[in-house]
Amino acid sequence: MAKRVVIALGGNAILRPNQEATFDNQMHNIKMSAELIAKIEKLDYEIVVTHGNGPQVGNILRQNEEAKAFVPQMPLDVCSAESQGFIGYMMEQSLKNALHEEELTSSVLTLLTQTEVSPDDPAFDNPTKPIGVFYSEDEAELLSEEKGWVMMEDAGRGYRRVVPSPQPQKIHGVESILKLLKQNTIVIAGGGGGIPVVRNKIGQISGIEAVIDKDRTGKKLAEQLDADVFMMLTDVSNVYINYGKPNQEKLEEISVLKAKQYLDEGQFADGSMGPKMEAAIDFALQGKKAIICSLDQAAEALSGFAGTRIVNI
Ligand SMILES: Nc1ncnc2c1ncn2[C@@H]1O[C@H](COP(=O)(O)OP(=O)(O)O)[C@@H](O)[C@H]1O
Ligand SMILES: NC(=O)OP(=O)(O)O
Repeated sequence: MAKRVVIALGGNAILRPNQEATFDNQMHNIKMSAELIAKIEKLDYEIVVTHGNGPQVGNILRQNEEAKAFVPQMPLDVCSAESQGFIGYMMEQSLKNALHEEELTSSVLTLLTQTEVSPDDPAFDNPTKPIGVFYSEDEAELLSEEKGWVMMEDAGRGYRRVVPSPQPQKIHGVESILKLLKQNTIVIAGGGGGIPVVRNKIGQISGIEAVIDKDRTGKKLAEQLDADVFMMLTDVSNVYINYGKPNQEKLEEISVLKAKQYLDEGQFADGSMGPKMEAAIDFALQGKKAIICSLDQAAEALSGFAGTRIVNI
């Protein structure tokens, strides 16, 4: 029986640092990512792909705000849906072309996905999710004064606007995804962490303004789909201890216990590798395999020859 993998694509798969978010740049990167995912399809896995949307949803929100004198402004959950739609469109098209090139017969389908969060999540009072483009410290101060944006320094790369990022509690559409997987379809779902929604006391759902972390959603999706493997594809080949120091050490296959020990020691930076390792540990604790590796080594890592693999041994 084919194994099932949920793949969370890191920012680089869509837009590289310092690149402008033009259609051409994003399409070019997505095409290259699709070719690498097609390699995984050759390994006979059922594949679900999720992806980030930080730069894109920030830009859509900004477009809305700048044009509000002419066109009604949409809330952040609608911007999230828009980003999921356009990235999904580019990814589905690119994947279809890559599969065709490889003479593979699988279909590809994008599901506009809603993710339930709690309205009481403390994240609503503490925005931490960076979106949109980078600014200098001076620009950030000005934007914060003029527009009331909450700005934060993002991993030494500059300042970005931040919005609330609640924990995903339940991802919608999982039964349909399972059916599609059984019909030889690669499913793109939960893009941008999914459109954030809350459920009220009488069971009705409605959108809420936030951006959910795609690695957290990826892990939740992998759990709900009972996937064998959860993979986070990023811009480093491996997770390291003492990262960036002369004594940095590459992690290959490690136990959950060891990973937890390193996490507690603060080896993995908040806002980048930290949340990825937390998601990996949570998933591996259920007796499954979590992998963190670079996009170009994804197929090798799945076969056990590359990346950092976290297992419950
Ligand atoms: N211990 C570590 N090992 C490897 N990378 C780390 C570590 N701590 C922080 N990082 C950083 O994490 C980054 C990946 O996280 P992030 O930028 O959030 O990924 P993505 O956008 O691909 O989801 C790497 O580029 C690296 O600079
Ligand atoms: N939604 C999300 O996690 O996007 P990024 O990965 O682009 O930050």
